[in-house]
Amino acid sequence: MTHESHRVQMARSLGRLLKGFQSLTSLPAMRAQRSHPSACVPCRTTVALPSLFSFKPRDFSLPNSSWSSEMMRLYDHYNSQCEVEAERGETRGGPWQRLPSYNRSLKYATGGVYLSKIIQSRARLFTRNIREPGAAFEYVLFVNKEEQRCVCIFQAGHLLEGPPGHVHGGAIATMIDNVTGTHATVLSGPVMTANLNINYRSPVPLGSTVLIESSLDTKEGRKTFISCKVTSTDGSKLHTEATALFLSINVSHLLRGG
Ligand SMILES: CCCCCCCCCC(=O)SCCNC(=O)CCNC(=O)[C@H](O)C(C)(C)COP(=O)(O)OP(=O)(O)OC[C@H]1O[C@@H](n2cnc3c(N)ncnc32)[C@H](O)[C@@H]1OP(=O)(O)O
Repeated sequence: MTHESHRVQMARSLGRLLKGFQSLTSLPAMRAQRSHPSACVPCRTTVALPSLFSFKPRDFSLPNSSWSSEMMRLYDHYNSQCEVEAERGETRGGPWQRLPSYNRSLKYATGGVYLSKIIQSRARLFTRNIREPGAAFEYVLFVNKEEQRCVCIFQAGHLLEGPPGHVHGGAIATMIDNVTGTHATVLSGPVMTANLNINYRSPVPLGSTVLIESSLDTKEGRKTFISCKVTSTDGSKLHTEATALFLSINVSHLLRGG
């Protein structure tokens, strides 16, 4: 295979992946479970993935033993609104939908024209690359298509320490980029972060569970503007505020090296 045709093939694969991700919210098979799922992956969460995986990937957005009771309470709160009762005891989609989360996007990572096959095969999503449950980023995202907003329940593990006993500002920024970037992808398809402004208002205690809420401000051509805030779970304390600009991209942009 020539260098150019390899690049085109990878661009197509990534395009399919992002399209699949964007359409998750309209696929009934991706509905979250009503009751507590166990730590194992329910089969139906994998069916909407593009057929790029040769194995059954772990869905990291499902509960595991490290999740605090507050994390579980909020998970149940949003998960219970993913399906609602319809007529004759049947169910239909509710206002919220859980987004599954995997630790790699493609069998071979993109951007990879500069990378060796070894690095490509070992590439992992930054926020999902620590194996020990609860050690770093534990989170689950729910999207509300009608209200064009997203909520992320985030439990910050001990490896994310910055100031003593509190979460590193870079870890908070990572999660804000992650949540707003995922939200922008759902809204607009393939995007990249062009601008991220963050105001840190009060420190986030290490080990605590917080809410990261993202809402669409406006869309103008290729630009998707999003606002975000990080608060305590009861909403009484504002930890962080942010605004972000995402630009829609042609996926071949990534393969050209940006
Ligand atoms: C499914 C998986 C979900 C995973 C979620 C994780 C999300 C993580 C997201 C990321 O972290 S992405 C990684 C961090 N971002 C980057 O590395 C992006 C690096 N920058 C670029 O690649 C390019 O600068 C970019 C694609 C963002 C824009 O380049 P373009 O050549 O496409 O756009 P161009 O420079 O022509 O600008 C287009 C418009 O946007 C405006 N613009 C561009 N950059 C801007 C900026 N930084 N601030 C404000 N406006 C900006 C620009 O002025 C112009 O406005 P007008 O059309 O009105 O004239």
